[in-house]
Amino acid sequence: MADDILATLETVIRERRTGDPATSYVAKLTHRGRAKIAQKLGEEAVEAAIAAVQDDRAGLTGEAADLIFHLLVLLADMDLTLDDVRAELERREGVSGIDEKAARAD
Ligand SMILES: N=c1c2ncn([C@@H]3O[C@H](COP(=O)(O)OP(=O)(O)OP(=O)(O)O)[C@@H](O)[C@H]3O)c2ncn1[C@@H]1O[C@H](COP(=O)(O)O)[C@@H](O)[C@H]1O
Repeated sequence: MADDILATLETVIRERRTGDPATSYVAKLTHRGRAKIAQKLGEEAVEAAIAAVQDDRAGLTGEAADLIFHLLVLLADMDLTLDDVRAELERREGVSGIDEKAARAD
């Protein structure tokens, strides 16, 4: 179920990117440029963090949706897809974050 809405949203975002900024938020944000999309993503991340610190479960749910939506808009702007992200997560599967950090050169 969750996977379906993400795939659907990704398709809709790709379709709307070149739409009318007067009627589409995706088109409007895309038109404002990558730096603006990235700024929005950062703002939504901070709002999600604040909701969590405030123990606001409903708030975090809404902010998480905003965060994921804006991440998808940014990925589309970079011509990246959820499949690219899935591939990276699959590459990491089973590798402990503790072990990965210890193996880093820096
Ligand atoms: N999931 C979302 C979604 N989540 C959040 N938002 C919008 O993200 C915006 C964030 O609000 P803000 O006040 O932070 O942004 P802002 O008004 O640009 O503020 P400034 O940065 O200009 O100050 C709001 O307008 C929300 O409605 C979304 N807009 C669209 N979608 C999905 O994207 C689809 C396509 O949307 P359109 O491109 O608008 O047709 C929709 O059918 C939805 O499924």
